[in-house]
Amino acid sequence: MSQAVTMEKMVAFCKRRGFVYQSSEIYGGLRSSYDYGPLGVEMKRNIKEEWWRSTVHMRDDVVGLDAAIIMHPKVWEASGHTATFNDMLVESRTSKRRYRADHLIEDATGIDAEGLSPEELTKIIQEDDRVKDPVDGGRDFAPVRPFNLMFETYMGPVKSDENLAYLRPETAQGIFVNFKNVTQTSRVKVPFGIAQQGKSFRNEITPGNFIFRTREFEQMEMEFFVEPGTDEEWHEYWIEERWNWYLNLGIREENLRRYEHPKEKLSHYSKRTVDIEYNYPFAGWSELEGVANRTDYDLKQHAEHSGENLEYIDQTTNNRYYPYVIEPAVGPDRIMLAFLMDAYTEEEVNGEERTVLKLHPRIAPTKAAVFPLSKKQPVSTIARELYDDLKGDYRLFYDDSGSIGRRYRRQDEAGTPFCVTVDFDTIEDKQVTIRDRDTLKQERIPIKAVRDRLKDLISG
Ligand SMILES: Nc1ncnc2c1ncn2[C@@H]1O[C@H](COP(=O)(O)OP(=O)(O)OP(=O)(O)O)[C@@H](O)[C@H]1O
Repeated sequence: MSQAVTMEKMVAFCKRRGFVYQSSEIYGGLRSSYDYGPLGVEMKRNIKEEWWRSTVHMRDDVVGLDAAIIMHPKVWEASGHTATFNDMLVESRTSKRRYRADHLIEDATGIDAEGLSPEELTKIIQEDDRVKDPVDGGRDFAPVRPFNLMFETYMGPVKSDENLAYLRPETAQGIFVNFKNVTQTSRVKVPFGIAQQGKSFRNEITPGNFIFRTREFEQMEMEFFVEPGTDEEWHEYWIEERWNWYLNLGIREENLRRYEHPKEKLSHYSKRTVDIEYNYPFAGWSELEGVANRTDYDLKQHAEHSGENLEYIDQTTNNRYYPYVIEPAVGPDRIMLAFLMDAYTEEEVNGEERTVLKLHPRIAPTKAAVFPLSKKQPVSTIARELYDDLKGDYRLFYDDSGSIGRRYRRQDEAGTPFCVTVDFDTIEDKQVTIRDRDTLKQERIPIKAVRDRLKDLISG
């Protein structure tokens, strides 16, 4: 079953089937950078599309935004990133390797070290001899120091401090700095949200676990602006919404849980944060998504640093206030890994082993495959016509090579939920067979009914 799939197996599978490749592989690969292949790019687009559809299109109270990756450096001063977006770095003097101090301690001792100060971390590392350099077992570490995770770059031809800029470490700030623009140019009224998807960059000290933690990744964030005093209720609402999103897309509930951040470890802007965690086989329970109550922190900070009044004016009561913000924030790369892990299944069917990705049809890279039983006419012509007719609706795959059994197995591995076969009887009865990936059941329906039937099946 999927629980048993190891990371090694998943990485090999993703490469073999064209989901994910190591970046720059022909040059030996770039650590922690990955490229999405033909199936992977379709799957990731589907994840982003599903999020956008449910978060923006299906709602009357959320609008979208696409802000630039490189923003004014003052944004990051105001948000607190320049001063506090740090991880705790420790260097082993023997191997010269660098580690995240909290992770090093947690892995060796089980002590929860997240959020501790450099001094506290240094003390534990020096005093607890269970903490060793994983590479050479050494215990000679330099003092722990904060390391800022923002990627630096320079705007224009001169590499000077004045031209220093950053690649955004989160998409959220692009939303906050556009709060006034959006309220003035669209007819939103509190409570409402602004959603954004796009690349973020963090110079993680120890990236790893495949696409779980990389230095360049995508985020999908939505800032939901509410009246102060209603924030706690809205927070609960969004935790519930996001939880159900995963369930509706087929994630097994036993692999999800909520994690309440302890008060003393909350980020500087947060009143309360609840993570939705997934039980990744390689790492155990880990953050999939965070749902934070960011209060009015960001808007007030930007108002102070920019000199702009960013208050919201309620047109009916003429009340002015800084809204509180509820933020569900997640990365599609991390979601994709959870979906893949959850869906990967090795099972026996009629005495034969098969590998199948039991992905929800909305997430599956290819929605359906069309197979002519024979390459000869008119079977192949009928199949081709059906394929051409449907391919504008969604990603479809045409396959006329190899035995039908082999073609099914290829699609099972790719997670394709439906296979439509045109056979010799089709010539007479104008009907085709649709085979279901999971139940293996086959139904015979008129060619004319295929479009509507697939539409029903895919929307699940
Ligand atoms: N380096 C990364 N690679 C891939 N996805 C990421 C990365 N960092 C964050 N994300 C995604 O963005 C979401 C929101 O970011 P957030 O700042 O809350 O993460 P975080 O708490 O720093 O994550 P972690 O504790 O795992 O580093 C995360 O829940 C995750 O899905």
